[in-house]
Amino acid sequence: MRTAVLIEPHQFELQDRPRPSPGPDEVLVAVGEVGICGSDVHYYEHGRIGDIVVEDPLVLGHESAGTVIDTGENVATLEPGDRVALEPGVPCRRCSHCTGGDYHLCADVRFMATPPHDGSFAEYVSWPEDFAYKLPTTVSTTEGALCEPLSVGIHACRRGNVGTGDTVLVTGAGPIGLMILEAARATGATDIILTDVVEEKLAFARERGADLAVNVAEADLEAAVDQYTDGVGVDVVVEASGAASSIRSTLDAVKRGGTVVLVGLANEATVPFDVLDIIDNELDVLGSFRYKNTYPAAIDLLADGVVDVEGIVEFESTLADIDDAFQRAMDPSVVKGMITIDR
Ligand SMILES: NC(=O)C1=CN([C@@H]2O[C@H](COP(=O)(O)OP(=O)(O)OC[C@H]3O[C@@H](n4cnc5c(N)ncnc54)[C@H](O)[C@@H]3O)[C@@H](O)[C@H]2O)C=CC1
Ligand SMILES: CC(=O)[C@H](N)C(=O)O
Repeated sequence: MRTAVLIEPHQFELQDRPRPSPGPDEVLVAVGEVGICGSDVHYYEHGRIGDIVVEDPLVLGHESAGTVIDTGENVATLEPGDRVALEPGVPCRRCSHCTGGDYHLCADVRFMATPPHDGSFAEYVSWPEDFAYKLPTTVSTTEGALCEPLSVGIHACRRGNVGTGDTVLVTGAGPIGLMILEAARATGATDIILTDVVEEKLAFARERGADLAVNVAEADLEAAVDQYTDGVGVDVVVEASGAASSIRSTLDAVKRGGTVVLVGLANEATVPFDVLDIIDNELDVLGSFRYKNTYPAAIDLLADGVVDVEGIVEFESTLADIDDAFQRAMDPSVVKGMITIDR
């Protein structure tokens, strides 16, 4: 099968690899669509994300969906022809986190496209049945692939307990920020403010329904939030840029007793945070790591037309043109590119 392998930064090689066979509990999936995630682009550009280094050739891609073409002997819920979204992190199922329900925190998770585990920029992937979710006919394969970033948004909103009528600030209008916007709206938030430093991203966020979009390279966030909320502050801030200045600014925008959810991964290991602010204002400051049990909700939201994920896709490319696609994805004004796995 054709497989796009990152052999060194800025260089993919299209290799012919043996097609996998499904294990007893697995389905063999003909991959259809794979989203290019910011983490794929980071590995492509730098060969590492923080301490996680690409030591050996790696197959990138973890936002994927396709069609089942074969099933292992124990598979009962899926059959050839079913279209499925693939949840990319498969945990050990045995540790205390897994048995306690927090499987996303399993230390032995096998997460696609995270060294040393290969991802899905390939014609076929064999994947556990219970991490492959059947798509209804009304949900496209592209939407199935984008259940992954949507899941990050759903989990962040669940972490922040975003509620009906809430005012939510999302810092960073990349794909993750935009998916948080979708999830927050679906959860009942009525006022959603987005920030960014790239004007095209803000214009896009406005088109997609942000009630206010603030360019924090030019305007003062605290003043903008004060004006919007009559000096009260927002109920929940979800930080989705990873920029240190943005992480710090979350405390200036949240109301007393409010919640800050940190999703964006900072380049710096430490970011100064005013702990007195957190104590005096009784803030909940929470981390949000990937997601758990979100795929069924993501698929239902898509089937019911409550969220739009396809609208963030700005270009589609193919395995053969994957280098060009990644060059394009590096443009800071581009939100999301998809790779169609053509055969
Ligand atoms: N915690 C988790 O489970 C996950 C975390 N992430 C992280 O979430 C973050 C967002 O992911 P993507 O949307 O894919 O990244 P992205 O890089 O495409 O988007 C980040 C956006 O933040 C904007 N930005 C930069 N500086 C800013 C500032 N000072 N204030 C406001 N916006 C600013 C950028 O212009 C860009 O539009 C990244 O740090 C990523 O690593 C992504 C997936 C899962
Ligand atoms: C940080 C990422 O973008 C990636 N989706 C991951 O969860 O590791």
